Amino acid sequence: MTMHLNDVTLTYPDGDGRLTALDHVTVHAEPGALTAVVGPSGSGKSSLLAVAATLITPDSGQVLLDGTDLVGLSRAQRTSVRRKRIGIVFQSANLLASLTALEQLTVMAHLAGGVTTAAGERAAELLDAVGLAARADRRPHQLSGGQRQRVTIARGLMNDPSVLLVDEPTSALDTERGAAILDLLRRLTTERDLATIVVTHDRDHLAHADQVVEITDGRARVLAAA
Ligand SMILES: Nc1ncnc2c1ncn2[C@@H]1O[C@H](COP(=O)(O)OP(=O)(O)OP(=O)(O)O)[C@@H](O)[C@H]1O
Repeated sequence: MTMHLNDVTLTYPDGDGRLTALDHVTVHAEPGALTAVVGPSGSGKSSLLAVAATLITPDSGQVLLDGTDLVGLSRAQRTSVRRKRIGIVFQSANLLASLTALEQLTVMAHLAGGVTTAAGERAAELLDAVGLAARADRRPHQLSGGQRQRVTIARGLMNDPSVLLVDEPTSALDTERGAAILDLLRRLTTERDLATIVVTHDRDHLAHADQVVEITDGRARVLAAA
């Protein structure tokens, strides 16, 4: 599925006025393509991901998922689309200290009343896909930073999304491990035909991207496209 942000403007309350976080931003994310979003601190990168995730409603513009504008949907409809179609790997999405890697993925099924065989199998398959099959029983403190990040990526894929949104996946990692995470996102994007958007401040990782979008003061510019 394609995710098209069309002419999106987002403002936040700021004292007596409004602060423009996104200023007529247009970004097209295609299936099987990795879009990297770069830009200085405070430029609007996280705001863009939050709008794409339907967590924030923009002041104007469209968020089109295969042509359907998510902005016009009710809150319940947006939640449903998010659960079914959008995988979210955000910085704040920390792992739960007491759960194993496998349980981090099946926890939603736990909360919903029990882990089905299908959820358990899917979790195991995803841990394998991110290279952690042998560590499914480990808790977060028994994993490295890179391995923890892999668990959060696998968790973001549990609902078999069409769109994968990832915020700063390498911020806690050294260059080599950061590059390995981008390699993984690149591979998953291709194999699972995901429309992936990754926010990164690390320009070393841009070689993995099909498209690079630079945001400055809320304005977006496409730097390169495959
Ligand atoms: N909830 C909010 N209320 C008011 N202003 C906000 C809010 N969230 C973000 N902003 C402002 O909107 C602008 C864009 O913020 P955003 O978090 O999108 O930037 P960013 O590029 O992700 O920054 P960083 O790289 O530091 O995470 C900033 O000026 C920020 O201060």
